Amino acid sequence: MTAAIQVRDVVVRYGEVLALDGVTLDVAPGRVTGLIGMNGSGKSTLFKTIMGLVRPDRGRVLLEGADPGAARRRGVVGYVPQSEDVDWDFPVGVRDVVMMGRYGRQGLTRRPRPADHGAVAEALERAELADYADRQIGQLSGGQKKRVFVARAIAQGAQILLLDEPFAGVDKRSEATLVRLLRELATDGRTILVSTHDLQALPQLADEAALLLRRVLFHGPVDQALRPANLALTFGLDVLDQAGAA
Ligand SMILES: Nc1ncnc2c1ncn2[C@@H]1O[C@H](COP(=O)(O)OP(=O)(O)OP(=O)(O)O)[C@@H](O)[C@H]1O
Repeated sequence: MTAAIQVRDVVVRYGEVLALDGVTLDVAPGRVTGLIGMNGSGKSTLFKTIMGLVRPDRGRVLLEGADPGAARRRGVVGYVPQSEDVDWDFPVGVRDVVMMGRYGRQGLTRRPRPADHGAVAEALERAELADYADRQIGQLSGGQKKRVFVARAIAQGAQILLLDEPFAGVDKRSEATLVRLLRELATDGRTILVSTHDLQALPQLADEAALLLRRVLFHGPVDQALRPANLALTFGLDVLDQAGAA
């Protein structure tokens, strides 16, 4: 099957810092792929490069065969940011954020049409947020906040979803709801790439995993990704007890 996300030999430097050092990764549609790496391993930089927000110093990215910038403007890719990158006090409601997924289709007037309202209602329903549509975004639980951005991507019609640490600060029940939603979206044929520290959640969440430390150390089935030797390479030896993989 053709990869929906193709990353080829990508190098990204921030001044002296080498954030990505020759990343090559194919992410298939219809699956959930976990992106695993310790702090500073380059996960966010890889997402920004896939979104076309960071230009690689070397290599290239294709999203469904197109340049990332063009794919982003066409709404092909949806992004669920890390929580600290969002101003949760901003006076905007859940429905308004999900409607932002429709902006690309609304022209300059940004006047929602019936089809836009319909798509937003459907996305809210799908993400189990219909009861919270009028709530200010700061007045939600951690998991609900994540689902607002997933709903925005659904309303947008994004075929590719990138989620940066969606389980940080999310309770187990909310995590299970989010995992179920992501698995459904993958079953629909979407391409889901999720960065996470949560190794325990990985078998339920993902079909495959890519281990990142400035480059991809391993990419394959989750059970193989979780082998002690692979985790030791990715995180250092101390993680072996935590994963119960000794
Ligand atoms: N704008 C920037 N300017 C300079 N250095 C940066 C910038 N953004 C990231 N870096 C550095 O690049 C490296 C990779 O950072 P990145 O945020 O991609 O890692 P990460 O795996 O997402 O980390 P975390 O899990 O902590 O979010 C780190 O050493 C980081 O300090």
